[in-house]
Amino acid sequence: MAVTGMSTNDGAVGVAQLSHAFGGKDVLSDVSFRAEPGHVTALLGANGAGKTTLFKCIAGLVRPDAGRVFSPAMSLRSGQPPAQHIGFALDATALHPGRSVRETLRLATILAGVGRDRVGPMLDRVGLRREGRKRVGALSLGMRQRLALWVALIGDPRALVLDEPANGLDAYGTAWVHDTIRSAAESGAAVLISSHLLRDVEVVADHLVVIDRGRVVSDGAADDLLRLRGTHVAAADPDALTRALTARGMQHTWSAETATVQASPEAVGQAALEAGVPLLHLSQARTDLQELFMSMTTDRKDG
Ligand SMILES: Nc1ncnc2c1ncn2[C@@H]1O[C@H](COP(=O)(O)OP(=O)(O)OP(=O)(O)O)[C@@H](O)[C@H]1O
Repeated sequence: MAVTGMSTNDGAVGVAQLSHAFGGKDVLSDVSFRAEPGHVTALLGANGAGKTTLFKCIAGLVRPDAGRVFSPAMSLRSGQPPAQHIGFALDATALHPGRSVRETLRLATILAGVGRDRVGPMLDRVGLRREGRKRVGALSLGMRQRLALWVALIGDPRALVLDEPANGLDAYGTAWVHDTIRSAAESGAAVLISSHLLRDVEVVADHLVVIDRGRVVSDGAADDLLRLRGTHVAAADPDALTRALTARGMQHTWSAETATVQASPEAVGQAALEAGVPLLHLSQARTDLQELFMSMTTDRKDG
C-alpha cells in the first residue's frame, strides 16, 4: 500500500490506516486517529506499545510501510519554517549536550525564523534563567524536558507532538508542563502527547487514544472513558442497596462496606432514592480507571 503524507488546513495531527513492521514484527497495525486543534489528545500505551514509533512516523523519522500521516507540517507552501507549523519534543536527551541552554534556544529561534529577542523571556518562562550558561548535558532530566518543550514551542506552532513530556519531572514540574500544554491548546494548537501512565494524562487530556501492541483499543473523549469508572456507594442497609441495584440491572461488586457500581453517580443516587435506601456515601470511583486501562491492554509482564 502506498504511503502518503497529507497537509491539514485545520491544523489537526493524526494518522490513517498506519502500519509498520520492524524486521518482520508488526509494531503498528492499521492505526487511525486525529488530534484536533484546541484539544490535548493523549496516546496511552504500555512500554513497547508503539507510541514512539508512531510519533517518529508523524515526524517523518520513520517511513511507515502503509498508511497516511496528517500534519500541518506538510503544508509548507507558505514558506514558513516547519517549526511554525508543528513542534516536536520526542527525546529530551537528544538535545546537544555540549551546547549551553542559551545557545540551544538561540539555535531554535534561528531554525524557527523568530526573533532572537525571544530567548531572554523564554529563559524566564522555562525557569532556566540561572542555567542559561550551563551546558545542556549538565542539566537534570527534568530541566532538559522543560527546555525540549520550549524548543518545540518557540515557533508558536499550530500543532505540538510531545513524547512522554512529564517523564522525569517532579510534581511541580509536571504541573508546569500541564499548564504549558493546556495553554497551548487553549490558544488553538492541536496537542498530541504520549504516556504509559494514565494518571499522568487524565488531568490534562480531553481525548484519549489507547494503543496495545500497535493497535488502537479505545479512542474517545476523556470524559466518556472516565465515566466508565463507575461509582462507589455505601448504605446503612447494604442488603436493601443490593436489592435496589439488582432490580435495576446495575452490575456491582462489594468490597467491605462499599459497592462499586458500573453506572454514573447520578444513576446510582436515583436508584437509591427511588428504592428509599438512605446512602452513607456516593462518589465517582477513581481507582477503577487504572483497572479499566489494564483491562483494555494486554498484560505485558511476560513481554
Ligand atoms: N528501530 C527499531 N528496530 C527494531 N525494533 C524497534 C525499533 N524501534 C522500536 N522497535 C520495537 O518496536 C516496538 C515498539 O517500540 P516503541 O518504542 O514504539 O514503543 P513505546 O510505546 O514508545 O514504548 P516505551 O513506552 O517503552 O517508550 C518495541 O517492541 C520495540 O522494541
